[in-house]
This record gives sequence, C-alpha cells and structure tokens, in this order.
Amino acid sequence: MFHAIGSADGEEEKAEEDCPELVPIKTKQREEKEETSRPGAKIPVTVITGYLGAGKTTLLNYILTEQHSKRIAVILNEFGEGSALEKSLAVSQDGELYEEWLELRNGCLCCSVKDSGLKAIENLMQKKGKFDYILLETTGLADPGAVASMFWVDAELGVDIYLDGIITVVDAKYGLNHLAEEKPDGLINEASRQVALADIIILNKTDLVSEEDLSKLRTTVRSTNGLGKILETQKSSLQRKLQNVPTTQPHLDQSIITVTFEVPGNAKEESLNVYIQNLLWEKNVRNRDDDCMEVIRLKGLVSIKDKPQQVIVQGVHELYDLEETPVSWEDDSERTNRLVLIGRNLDKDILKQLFIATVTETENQTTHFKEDQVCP
Ligand SMILES: Nc1nc2c(ncn2[C@@H]2O[C@H](COP(=O)(O)OP(=O)(O)OP(=O)(O)O)[C@@H](O)[C@H]2O)c(=O)[nH]1
Ligand SMILES: [Zn+2]
Repeated sequence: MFHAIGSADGEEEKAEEDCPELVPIKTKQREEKEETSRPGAKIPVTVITGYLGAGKTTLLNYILTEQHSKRIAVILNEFGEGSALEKSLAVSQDGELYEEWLELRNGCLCCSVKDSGLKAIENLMQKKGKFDYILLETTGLADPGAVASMFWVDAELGVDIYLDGIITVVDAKYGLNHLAEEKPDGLINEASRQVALADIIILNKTDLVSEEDLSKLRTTVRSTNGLGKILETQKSSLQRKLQNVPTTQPHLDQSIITVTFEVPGNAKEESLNVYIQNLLWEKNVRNRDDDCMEVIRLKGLVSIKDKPQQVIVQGVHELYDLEETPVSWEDDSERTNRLVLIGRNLDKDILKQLFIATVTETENQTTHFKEDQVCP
C-alpha cells in the first residue's frame, strides 16, 4: 500500500478506487537550485524493499541525513491509514532534510503496488527539475519485481526516469524466519523474492544477533542471490536498548492484515507495556474465532500519562520500544493514541476495546486476558 507522509490536518482517505495522488506538503523556496537539473536528463530511482520492520525507513533517514549535494525526492510507502501517524513516524528529528514532503494518498490496494507506484512517480515527474534522485520505499510485503517492471512497462515514464537499483533490507534477527516462511501452493515468499531481486542486500540489526546467526543468514542470502552485494549494518544511534526475548517459530502462511485505530486519552506507561506485551510476548489475545492474534509489526503515536511529550512505539515481532519525541502535546484535549498493527488474525474491535481499557484503567486494575489460553 502506498502511503503518505501526510498532512497533519488529516484530509480523510479517499474512496478505494482512487489511485494515490502526489501532493506536495511543504515546498521549500529553492529558486536558486530549480534549474540545475538538465532538461531531458533521466532521473535515477532506487527502490528500497525489505520485510516489515526490517529498517527501510531507518535507511532512508540515514541516506537523507548524510551530507550530499543531491536533491532527493522520497516516496514512502507505509502501511496504515492515519497520515498524521505516518508523518510523525517517518520524520527524523527535523523534516528539513527532506527536499519535499510528498503525500501519496492511500490509493487502491487493488491497483497493486505497480499501479499506485507508477501513478505516484508520474505525478512526481511533473515536478521535474526540482530533484536529482528518487528513493522509493515499498511496503514490507511488496514484490519488488512488480515495482521494477513498471519502469519498462510504461514507455512514457521510461523517458524520464530509470531504475538505478534495488536495495533490500533484511532484518538480521528475523530474516531467516522470513526467508523460510512457507506459502501455500509452493509460492516463493515475499522475503525471498525481495532478496533475489536485489542489487544490494543490507543485513541490518546486526546488533541483535550472534556472529554465528549472522553467518547463517549470510549463507542463506547468498544462496538466494549469488550476485548482489551484501552489506552489514546496525542502527548506530539507537539510544534505548530494545527489549529482547526469545525468538518465534517460522510462520505458517495466513493472510496478513493491517489494523489502525485511534483512542483519545492517556495510558499509564505500565498499562501500555502490559497491552503491548500481551500482544507481542504473551500472545494471549484472541480474535472472535478464538485464534491467537499474531502481531508482526506495530507502530504508534501514544500519549503517556504525565509525559508532556508524544511517544512513539515501534514493534517488530517481539521487540519493541517506546521513544519520546521532541514534540509535546499541545493540550490535554488533543491527546490521542494512534496505533497501527499488522499481522494475522487481528480483530480491530477487540484490539481497540483492549486499548480503551488500557487508557481508562484505574490504579490497580489490569486489563483482563485469558491467561490460561496462551497461544503456541
Ligand atoms: N536493534 C536495532 N533496531 C533497529 C535497527 N535498525 C532499525 N531498527 C529499529 O527497527 C524498527 C523498524 O525500523 P524501520 O526503519 O521503521 O523499518 P521499516 O522496514 O521501514 O518498517 P515498515 O515500513 O513498517 O515495513 C524501528 O524501531 C527501528 O528503530 C538496528 O540496526 N538495530
Ligand atoms: Zn518504513
């Protein structure tokens, strides 16, 4: 799903049939640079893929923060519906470094990554001359083949841009699980397709694994892609240590869905941790069919009681952390928690109700879960 770095005033989602549209949110005064791109010069596009939570946005932020003389246009393709949420999660400390904020309205999921990506780039090309480079972050479940092929399928677009390369980010901790995931009918899983098509493969989060595990991953990646350049990285600036618990088994395939919701109010930090841990660690939250909910990815902007600052929660499988942003809530009435959860067997109503219970909970109450029915 192509999604936006959106305007905070939150124009609502359009009808599903609409394809995403590119809307500049903040166009900086750059007259002096406007004309530097040679007319007729093709603009290179680098596609960044990688499974949910592997570190694509982190990489984008890194590239954009590095000193360079390029004017880069970024197309973020995040999951979730709340564009305000996406923006707050995607912006590094100061959005300044981004050449332009681009909003891709959440288009039809039906028009596949290829179609919506195409439209986005077409719209972007109308701003030609204002940038030298396009970085396109695909959704964690995207087939980069579809994204890449649009450059050849669309002749008109091919005149303006060319595919410079595909970078695939692999989560060092969960990458082997993702690569081993079994799909029905013997289909190749997304993670393998992403690795197979990459020119550069980044094994990220090496801080979370032993040299032995890393070497296993390296071997598996190499057997899937014999030519790509393999790099190893870690997010050096991560201040707070992610909380670490034992790893999961590989998943059986079921459809992965996205759930987003908003709940006004404050949560006590402790209660928030219980909510998250029940989902990510205890896995004792079930849907109406009594299936265990499996959260693969969690992002949110939350309001913690007695904290003036907005807090971002980020989770990938069992790992999560809470990070204070430099942004303060304006007043109490404005405090709203926005959550995006992606995974299997998720039931929005139940997840939202549990969150409401988390927010409204008084001193000694804890949210009730079926403790005897821990999921496998
Ligand atoms: N420990 C550790 N955490 C990392 C590293 N790189 C990124 N993270 C964390 O992993 C989480 C996901 O990072 P993102 O960059 O948002 O991942 P993404 O691939 O863009 O995620 P989606 O767009 O949701 O698929 C964040 O909480 C990051 O802070 C790393 O090298 N080590
Ligand atoms: Zn991302």
